[in-house]
Amino acid sequence: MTEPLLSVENLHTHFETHDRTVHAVNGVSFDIEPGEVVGIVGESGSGKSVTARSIMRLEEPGKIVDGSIRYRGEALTEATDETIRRLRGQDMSMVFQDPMTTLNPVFTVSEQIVESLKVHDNPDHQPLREYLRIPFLHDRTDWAEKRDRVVELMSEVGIPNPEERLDAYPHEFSGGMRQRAMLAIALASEPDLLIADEPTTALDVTIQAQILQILSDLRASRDMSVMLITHDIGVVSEVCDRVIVMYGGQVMETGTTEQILTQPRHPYTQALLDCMPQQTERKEQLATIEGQVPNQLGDIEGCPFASRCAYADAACTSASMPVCDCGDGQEAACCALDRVPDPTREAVGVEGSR
Ligand SMILES: Nc1ncnc2c1ncn2[C@@H]1O[C@H](COP(=O)(O)OP(=O)(O)OP(=O)(O)O)[C@@H](O)[C@H]1O
Ligand code: NI
Repeated sequence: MTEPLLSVENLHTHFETHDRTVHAVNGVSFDIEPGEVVGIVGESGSGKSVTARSIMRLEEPGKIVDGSIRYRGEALTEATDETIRRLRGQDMSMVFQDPMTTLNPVFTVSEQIVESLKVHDNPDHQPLREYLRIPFLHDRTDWAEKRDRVVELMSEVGIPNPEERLDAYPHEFSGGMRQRAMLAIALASEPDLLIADEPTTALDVTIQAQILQILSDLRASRDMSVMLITHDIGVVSEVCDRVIVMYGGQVMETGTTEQILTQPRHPYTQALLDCMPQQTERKEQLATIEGQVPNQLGDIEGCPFASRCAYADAACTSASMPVCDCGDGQEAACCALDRVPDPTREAVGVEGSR
């Protein structure tokens, strides 16, 4: 077997507030293989973004208190600032839900792409803390040489007539175009891993579909791995090979996209799927899972979903959850699987009864 591109093991990331500790990520483990598109799904607050930020080593003000993150075998948890700079400049890129938090309004989009190209060529060009605000110099020295690359990147992400937009500022771009611009900036560093945190959530459905299409085209043309964070399990079905379902800072279930969508084993995954818009009649109110997301203060005893789970009993709130092998690589962290309906077995039952 080849080495995974990214390997996260037993990751714990905490936030200290004035009087308490928030266990935002609470023992998360998963791998991403080269060229694989992995979806991370879960409700708001389940720890998806903090996991992603921890991988990029942007967890501050949070702290990674336990576990390891390895990129091509290199430990990121102990990495020096210099190593992290190099990785961000040349190996991993991240795009966020709101491009305006990353795009700098006082520089043209093309200047910001050029900055990213420069950081790629020389990672030390960029101070660590500047990662989220890419350009910091108004410097056109390399412009002529980089111009063609910029135009190429802009067209790769579907920005029409890039030559005519070289002088455009972020505010002159529509929401969808800004998200494409963000992607172009992220791709300028030629990452092997692109982390996209809700990249389409703020966009309307048509634009969302276009961006997802671009992501899947890129993955094929660049042979890049993508970690796609979304609370929308429908988005996952469009582009992901594999899905990681998170809840309460923990991984509830992992499997191929098909396994997760057609034979979910964890009660939480089943509940999430029941809330998918496609499953409800039009105009009917969207179903939501009953109960509240746990507050993640202090160590959670047992399964974080137990208080909302229809199958939970006393064991679920006391022991730590076993990770059960459901076959063909699918895994669910649940101690009540024998009580939870198995969609596969039911399907067989239906066939057999005919
Ligand atoms: N800066 C912070 N200070 C304190 N707590 C934080 C901070 N950032 C995140 N958290 C907490 O960490 C937990 C996980 O948050 P995270 O942003 O990872 O969730 P998420 O799954 O990405 O949700 P969403 O879908 O809303 O983006 C939440 O309980 C959140 O309140
Ligand atoms: Ni998030």
